[in-house]
Amino acid sequence: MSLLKELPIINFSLEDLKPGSSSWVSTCKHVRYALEEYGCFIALYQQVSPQLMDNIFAQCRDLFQVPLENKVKNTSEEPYRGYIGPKPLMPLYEGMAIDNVTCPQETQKFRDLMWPQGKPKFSEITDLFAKLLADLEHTVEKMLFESFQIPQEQYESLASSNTHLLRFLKYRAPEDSDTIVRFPSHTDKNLTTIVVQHDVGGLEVRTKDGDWITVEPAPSQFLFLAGDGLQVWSNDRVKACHHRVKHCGDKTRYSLGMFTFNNGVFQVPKELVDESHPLLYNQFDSRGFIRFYSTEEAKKAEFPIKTYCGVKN
Ligand SMILES: O=C(O)CCC(=O)C(=O)O
Ligand SMILES: [Fe+2]
Repeated sequence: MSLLKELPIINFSLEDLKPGSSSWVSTCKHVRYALEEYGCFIALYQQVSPQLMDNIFAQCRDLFQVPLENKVKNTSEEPYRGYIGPKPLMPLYEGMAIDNVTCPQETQKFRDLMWPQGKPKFSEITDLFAKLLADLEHTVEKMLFESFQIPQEQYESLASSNTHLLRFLKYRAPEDSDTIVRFPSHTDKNLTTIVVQHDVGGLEVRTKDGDWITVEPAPSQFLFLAGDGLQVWSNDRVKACHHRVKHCGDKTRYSLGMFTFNNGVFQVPKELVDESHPLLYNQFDSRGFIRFYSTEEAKKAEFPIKTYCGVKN
């Protein structure tokens, strides 16, 4: 029987949430517990105001109205970082992404591609939203390092090769049935992700016992989840969270994903290896893994990260 039917909610809006304060120390423990037990948690984060949420989702709706010939200009040399249109496995899905979104030049470049005639407020709203979510991600990761007693310099070193990608997502309503899965179960291939829902829910996460928990959209709540990269970094202490999008009724659903990508090569910290946690992964090239993931070998593998860089016994 599962005891894990509700996701932990962790408050990141406390005024004294600064390194060294008592609320910082206790939040570090909650972050570690939640990630070890669930691979995810709900972050309560009032720094993103309801007004900002309405604004970013209004921009998101407008974005999907642009002609397809503009959408396809959203390209990238890296897999999964540009426009993705409906596919046989996800016929209702469409997504566009701004890579390196915390650089204002990138949001402006994206805006000019999508709206050559101009688009008031797009960059301003997106820059503010991206900055706030990147701050949340930094805080969570800093806390995770601290909770495992890993020196902060190591956090700074990992973070210096991280970038953030903001993906705008649209799921059309199905014509026939409302039970169709909009995004099948998967783990994210990057380090960590923050999923943002607004008025239409449908997001579900899988527990260790294989049960599914629905994540309802709620004001100031954001789902923080571990991707495959964090599983490798943590030597399997944190497992990448399986999630999917299901049951959103007969409405078009918009959501946002803030994906943290590591663009370097890292090793499991020595603090996370001991007799009861033998080293499970060799050095990990995060971009290499994402490229590997699109190969036939990876598609056949039960656990692509283990095939890619698992320590062979
Ligand atoms: O739309 C959502 O809520 C989730 C999207 C997702 O899981 C993804 O893009 O990897
Ligand atoms: Fe995902």
